[in-house]
Amino acid sequence: MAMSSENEHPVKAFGWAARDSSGHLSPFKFSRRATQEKDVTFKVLYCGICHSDLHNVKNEWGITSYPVIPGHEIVGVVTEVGAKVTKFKVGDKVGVGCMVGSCRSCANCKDNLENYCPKMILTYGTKYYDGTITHGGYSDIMVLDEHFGIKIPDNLPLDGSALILCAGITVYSPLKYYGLDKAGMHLGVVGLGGLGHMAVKFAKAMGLKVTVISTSPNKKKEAMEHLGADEFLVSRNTEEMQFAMDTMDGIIDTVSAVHSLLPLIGLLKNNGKLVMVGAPEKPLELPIMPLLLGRKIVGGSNIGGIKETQEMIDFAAKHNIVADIEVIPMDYVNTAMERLSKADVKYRFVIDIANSLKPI
Ligand SMILES: NC(=O)c1ccc[n+]([C@@H]2O[C@H](COP(=O)([O-])OP(=O)(O)OC[C@H]3O[C@@H](n4cnc5c(N)ncnc54)[C@H](O)[C@@H]3O)[C@@H](O)[C@H]2O)c1
Ligand SMILES: [Zn+2]
Ligand SMILES: [Zn+2]
Repeated sequence: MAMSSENEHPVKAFGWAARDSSGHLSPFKFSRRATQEKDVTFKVLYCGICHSDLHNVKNEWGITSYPVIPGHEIVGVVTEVGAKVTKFKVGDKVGVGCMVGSCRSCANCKDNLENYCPKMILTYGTKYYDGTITHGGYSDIMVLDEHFGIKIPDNLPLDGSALILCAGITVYSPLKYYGLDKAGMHLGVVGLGGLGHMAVKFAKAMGLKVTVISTSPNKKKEAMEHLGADEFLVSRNTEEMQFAMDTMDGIIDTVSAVHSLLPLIGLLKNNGKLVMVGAPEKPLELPIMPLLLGRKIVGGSNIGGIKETQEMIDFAAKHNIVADIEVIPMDYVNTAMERLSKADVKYRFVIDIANSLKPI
């Protein structure tokens, strides 16, 4: 029999995959490697639906190879550990974000920045050390090098902590790195989706003043009363935007589509920082003059390293940061993707894998 994802490894596995750029997901049989000495094998309990999954299944970044089983906001329970595993034991909860491997020897890796390793291996759609393609968390079981496992603190709900492993670290890491984590600073958050709502929660826990900048006026009440934002700007309301010019120390931009940066740069004080974490499929236009005149910078950030991800989830546990989610069964995933593309979710879909993924 020819090698295929169904028989390349000894352990039978089952998930949902997209086969082409329609992005439609359907049941898919494949296989996982046997537990190696530094591996933990775990049963997937919950998996969040990140907008990156949507970009991926529709090949919006032009890098997808099909079939693809998405999912990189994963929480599970360990069922088997390799002989040399020290971080986890059978029965422990384990989390996985966007990475399952890296070279472990370059300057980035040595600096706990596996997320910037040129050989980083993504949780799905990337060639693993053994030459096979990685498959994500919309599946029943996973096998993971323990280094890339995150310990889930006991007081965090399992369904509500899955997305913290991507959406949480993606906003926490730049707040720290760009020095936007000092109490009293004023932070703007653009795009109130999965990443954006986590940014509001982390920044509030750090003691910042937070203003949400959104295209949807109907998100205002909830953002202020429920998420704890201090102010809300409707980006299309030029009067409101004008009034808020030169007031922010930093902005975290989580928008998933092409949008204008000029009004955002205008909101920054001199020396302010606009940090891009959203990943639109096309380049944005960058107006230079307002950067020069205010010594402002535009930067980027990509998830976070394993050490920082653990620190972030421990911070979330300490400050009782819990995501707002809509838990769905596996067979709702295509509808969920459709709704996500219309920003119709508060604020993250999380698939209840263990209770709803039925093998065919
Ligand atoms: N840098 C990283 O490490 C990293 C990690 C995870 C996700 N991402 C990317 O971040 C982006 C956001 O991810 P998410 O899961 O929070 O998505 P999401 O869909 O939950 O949220 C995106 C938000 O952007 C808003 N938005 C969409 N188009 C807009 C427009 N034209 N103008 C203004 N607002 C608009 C939506 O209303 C929504 O609130 C995606 O592009 C995703 O791929 C990056
Ligand atoms: Zn993600
Ligand atoms: Zn490396």
